[in-house]
Amino acid sequence: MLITNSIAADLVVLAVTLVAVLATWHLWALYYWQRKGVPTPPTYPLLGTFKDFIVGDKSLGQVVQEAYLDYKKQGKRYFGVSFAGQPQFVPVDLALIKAVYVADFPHFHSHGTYSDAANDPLSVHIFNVDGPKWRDVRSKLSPTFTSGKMKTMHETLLKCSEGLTGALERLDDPIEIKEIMARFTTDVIGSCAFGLDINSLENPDAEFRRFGAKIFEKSFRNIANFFLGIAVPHSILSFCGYSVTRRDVQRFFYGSLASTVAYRETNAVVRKDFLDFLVRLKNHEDAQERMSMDEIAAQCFMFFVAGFETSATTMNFACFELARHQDVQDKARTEIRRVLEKHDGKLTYDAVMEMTYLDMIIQESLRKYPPLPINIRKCTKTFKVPGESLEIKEGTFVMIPVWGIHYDPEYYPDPEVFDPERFSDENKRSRPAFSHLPFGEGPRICIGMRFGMHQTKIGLITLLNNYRIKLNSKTITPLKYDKILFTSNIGGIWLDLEKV
Ligand code: HEM
Repeated sequence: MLITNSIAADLVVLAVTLVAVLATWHLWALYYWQRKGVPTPPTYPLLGTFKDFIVGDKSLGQVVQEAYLDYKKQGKRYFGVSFAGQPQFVPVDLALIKAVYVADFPHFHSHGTYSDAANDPLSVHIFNVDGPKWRDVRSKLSPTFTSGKMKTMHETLLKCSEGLTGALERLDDPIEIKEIMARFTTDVIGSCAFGLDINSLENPDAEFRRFGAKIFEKSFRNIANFFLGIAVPHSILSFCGYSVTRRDVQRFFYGSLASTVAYRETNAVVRKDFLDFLVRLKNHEDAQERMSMDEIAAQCFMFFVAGFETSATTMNFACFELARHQDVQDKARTEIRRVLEKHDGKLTYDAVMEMTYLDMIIQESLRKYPPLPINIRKCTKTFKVPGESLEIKEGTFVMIPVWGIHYDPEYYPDPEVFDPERFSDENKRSRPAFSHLPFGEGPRICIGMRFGMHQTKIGLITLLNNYRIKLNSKTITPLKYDKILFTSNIGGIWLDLEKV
């Protein structure tokens, strides 16, 4: 009895000590910036500086925007936040943003995200790797995304747009546009990266669409993934066998890819898509250039994850603005028809490239609604902030306040107003560099930017050339943003389509 009591007492002491250590560590990290004299928004235990995002009703983008505009007004070059239990440095001054993205890239080349080859091979992709490994993968993959490669994949995109046309004809008003466009981009990327005809536009229950939706659903698991990746040392996550990708998602995507690769290799199938290029890398005669099956599976998975939701989000908000601005919509349709006529009614790659007003509409939508409201980097080598005594220590996260910069009236007067003219050549030239960051910047800029823009354009052309879109009253306005990490609006955008 005496021994049992003594074990229980030891356990209580251990538990109290553990809680005390964790609490001390948490408070130390929480007030990190205050100790360094860096301006910091109101900070709360456990919630950090993101109370309104975590327990309030603001989106991540809105919270970052408010803090950014506040410190900008005060003439600050930067501020500090506490996010996911970690101190994060937030540059306001575009010169500092340039330093992080480009000039001092060797200090900030890491996304700081977690991957684990043993437990989760699909996580070891270009976005999650750093240093020489990242450089190697990036240089191997870059040729896949040239405009030449884009041109060869154009036909595949057009084929998927036929599916979109069919779906738009079949569906009754009102339609929830993001779901339709997510099915379109799932079909496009499923075809280009996995070599499969998914046809989720015809079959909304297609497994690819179901698993794709799981990756972005608002689940405890997905939110935990993001926070744990930042808050917990990666060695501990790896020791615990933690995998970012759910097992069923891993099995599904890896299995689909492995069977397509085997089929292509056995039957010497050549298709003009990403996968073709990756299969060549798998079988490259030069061992330095070669990629393993695990490596190519991880890249294809990343192309899918990074490519379908971001472009669907872009089309979702572009449609919202086009439905509210019929004059802009008319102008876009006039351009689409004029260019198509010039190209004998054919939507060629060059025809898409000629639609410059459409490009401006998309750039302005990406300004107002960047799919990623922040961009995260991790400092890998201590960095002295130019002109200040402050040092950003190795291991510190840096948060680029994309949503804040995009609503800065210094760069975008009346930032709430949707105005594609902001992206005319002349207006673009008049703005400083690094003031439009939907795709990030520098050597780690989105590798699929061209592809994302192209599929977004094809989706919008298919819609606008055939229909006038109008906002249905089912849409909650003013928009209410979801409290998730990516930009999304509650209740969706509902459109009525009128054949033109
Ligand atoms: C409108 C569509 C898209 C948006 C807004 C977008 C946005 C972004 C952003 C903000 C980053 C981080 C950049 C940085 O850290 O500086 C990124 C990275 C990346 N994106 Fe995209 N993206 C889009 C479409 C695509 C598509 C279609 C693909 C592939 C088919 C893709 C593949 C990637 C990859 C692989 C990376 C990681 C690059 C690296 O770490 O080197 N993205 N994207």
